[in-house]
Amino acid sequence: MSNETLPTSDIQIVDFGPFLDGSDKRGVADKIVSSFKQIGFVYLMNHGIPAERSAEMFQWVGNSALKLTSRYDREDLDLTNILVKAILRPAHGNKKILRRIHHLGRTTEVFPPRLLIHPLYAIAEQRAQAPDVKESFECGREEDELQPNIWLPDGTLPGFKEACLDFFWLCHEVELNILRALALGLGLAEGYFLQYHTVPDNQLRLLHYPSVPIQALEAEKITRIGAHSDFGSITLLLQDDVGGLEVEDPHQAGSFCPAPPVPGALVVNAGSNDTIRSTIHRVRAPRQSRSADGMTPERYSIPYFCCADFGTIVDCIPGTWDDERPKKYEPISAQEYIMKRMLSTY
Ligand SMILES: O=C(O)CCC(=O)C(=O)O
Ligand SMILES: [Fe+2]
Repeated sequence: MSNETLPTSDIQIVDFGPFLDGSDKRGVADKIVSSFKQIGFVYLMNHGIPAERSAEMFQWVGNSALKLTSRYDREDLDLTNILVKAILRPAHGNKKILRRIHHLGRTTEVFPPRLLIHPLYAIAEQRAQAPDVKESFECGREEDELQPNIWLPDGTLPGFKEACLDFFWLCHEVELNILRALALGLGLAEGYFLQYHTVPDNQLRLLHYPSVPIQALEAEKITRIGAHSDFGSITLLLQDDVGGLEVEDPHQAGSFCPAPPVPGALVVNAGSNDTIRSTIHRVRAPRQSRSADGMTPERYSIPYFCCADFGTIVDCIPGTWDDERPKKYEPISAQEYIMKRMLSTY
């Protein structure tokens, strides 16, 4: 089905400025929580990431040294072919297995190659049927010993590591402000979530979706990123202007609405106990995608996954459950939860 026939989503566009300058904290917080309750996503304007900093990161993501390929033609989409290419050109060094387990460093996910690496990484059948055609470079905070960063060899892309780490910490600042707003909007003390986010066990992902035949995307032979929900407390996402992100319609499971690029906006999603929805989303062919050669343009996005401190026991947020709407999920440590989700997804 062409995306043009899909309704657009109800994701609200909220100006975060009045929260940051203190002129209308409560009003902004209420709007964010209302969009989260409705659809689990919100577009934030004036979020605190200067446009030139995002542009700089998009320049890095587009750097050819980070790419396996710019496009896959029809013939290339023979999965064995892709698989072989991915294995023949592992990103760098010999840390491939580590990289996949930790999901850090560069990963190329044109077909789940982890199937060959470790049976634990077998992914759900429906995802294998329409494999993701994407590749990503990921990093966390440099001091993280549990999941050490894996950088490109010295001399490759000078400045890249510093740019990633600077951006990582900038996003962390933005995260803390959004968590403050979220707490306020839920009727909690502004600092409520901060006590559980003292060490950013977060992940910055630079995502590249190579150009692929539109028809293969529409026929669901491949996808860009299959339907999933994120693992952490919130995700911040910068997307380029290509489009293709879709979120599940809260009123109709299995049906998706486009979340088109809004210039300057940061897309934020969250999740707890379904009151604040942890909405399933995916990336497909962009809206109104027509091109002379039948190929989608390449697409880039930069998600930043925010997690509670690994030692935190993740429980449903006060205010999202009561006697009539009991907790749907049992408390679990953040680390155990993330690892469980990674094992079942990656
Ligand atoms: O590329 C996008 O727009 C979404 C990426 C995403 O959902 C993810 O990496 O979890
Ligand atoms: Fe996601």
